[in-house]
Amino acid sequence: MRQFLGAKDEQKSSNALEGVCEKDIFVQNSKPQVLQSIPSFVKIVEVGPRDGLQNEKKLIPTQIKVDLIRRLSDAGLSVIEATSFVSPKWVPQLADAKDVMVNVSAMGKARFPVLTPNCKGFHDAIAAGAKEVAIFAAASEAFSKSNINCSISESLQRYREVCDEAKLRNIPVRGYVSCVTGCPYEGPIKPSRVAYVAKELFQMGCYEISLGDTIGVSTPGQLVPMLQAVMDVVPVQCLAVHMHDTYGQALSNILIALQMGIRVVDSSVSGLGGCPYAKGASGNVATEDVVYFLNGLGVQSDVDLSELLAAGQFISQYLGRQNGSKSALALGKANDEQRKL
Ligand SMILES: CC(C)(COP(=O)([O-])OP(=O)([O-])OC[C@H]1O[C@@H](n2cnc3c(N)ncnc32)[C@H](O)[C@@H]1OP(=O)([O-])[O-])[C@@H](O)C(=O)NCCC(=O)NCCSC(=O)C[C@@](C)(O)CC(=O)[O-]
Repeated sequence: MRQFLGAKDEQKSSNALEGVCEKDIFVQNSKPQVLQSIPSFVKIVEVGPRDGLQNEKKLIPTQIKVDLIRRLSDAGLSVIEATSFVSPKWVPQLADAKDVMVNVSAMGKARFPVLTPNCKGFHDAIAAGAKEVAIFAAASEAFSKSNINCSISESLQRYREVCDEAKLRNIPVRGYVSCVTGCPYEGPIKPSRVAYVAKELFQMGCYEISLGDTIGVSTPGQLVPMLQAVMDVVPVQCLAVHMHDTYGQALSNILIALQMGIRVVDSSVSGLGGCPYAKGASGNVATEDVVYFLNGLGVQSDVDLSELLAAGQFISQYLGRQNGSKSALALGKANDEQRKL
């Protein structure tokens, strides 16, 4: 069982999980054929401080956000979406974007991309020290209108302008496509619409396109045709998946995405999250669960699960709610039981 904790965590872990028969453990050296296409390394993009907190009604002090980002960076996460430079009228929780950015931009080794919906957001972000930004379009017209108050085509025009500004300054731009299989207003979304938006974002200069199951309705049955359509127009090495876990499907979707060649997974510490403009959206897949899952597959992520668990406990305790990661709950319980022995 220890290999589920990952190499770095192995020494730190208690013996709480011992007793599991060694022969039950998947041995990396004899990788079964069905797992052959799984990569040896997956990059996790931690979106907790942005996507995870943006929907919180009670304003969270900037210092808590900065502390959370520091803990996530200390846990080894190399990309941490720190905040959004969006209208504070639309997302009041992230009105302190400038202060967060000023505090984290020189922190550790991680990269701290921020969301920018237009050139105003882009310029504010750069002035505050952001070195990387993300733009966010949708495959659904109704969601685009609800989230950023414009049509898909208007949003693409805005984002072209952001990309042009970014190119002048050598700022990398990541692109999101939301509602890749389902929309809270329009229902199922055709793969061709996702492919169209993903290709546009890629052609305007995004180095990576993150495909968002914004309301967490996808199963592999919907995910596979969508990924196939997108992979026809954007190289697979430039794709990421961003799974919400409303129906408990996120890890199955991630497994399929990895088997199809995707190497980048977005997740949120403690499973925090949800878009304020996507009715019914629940939290993202929990980073703790993704790391446990990758460790079990023998896939490196360079994330220290013990430190990540501590970061998850920190923010869950602050918010006064149970950690949304099943692995965090199970490992915490196992450790408590071990301590009692
Ligand atoms: C795009 C807008 C601004 C259009 O909003 P609008 O009201 O159409 O904008 P506007 O251009 O008419 O300006 C209205 C006011 O906003 C200000 N404004 C304008 N731009 C900015 C800016 N960048 N930063 C700060 N202020 C700004 C502007 O200065 C003006 O201020 P006023 O004169 O009224 O005082 C608005 O709709 C918005 O901010 N939307 C963001 C919504 C959001 O952040 N949603 C969550 C993120 S997306 C998501 O979660 C999905 C994702 C990415 O995680 C993937 C997935 O799960 O699918």
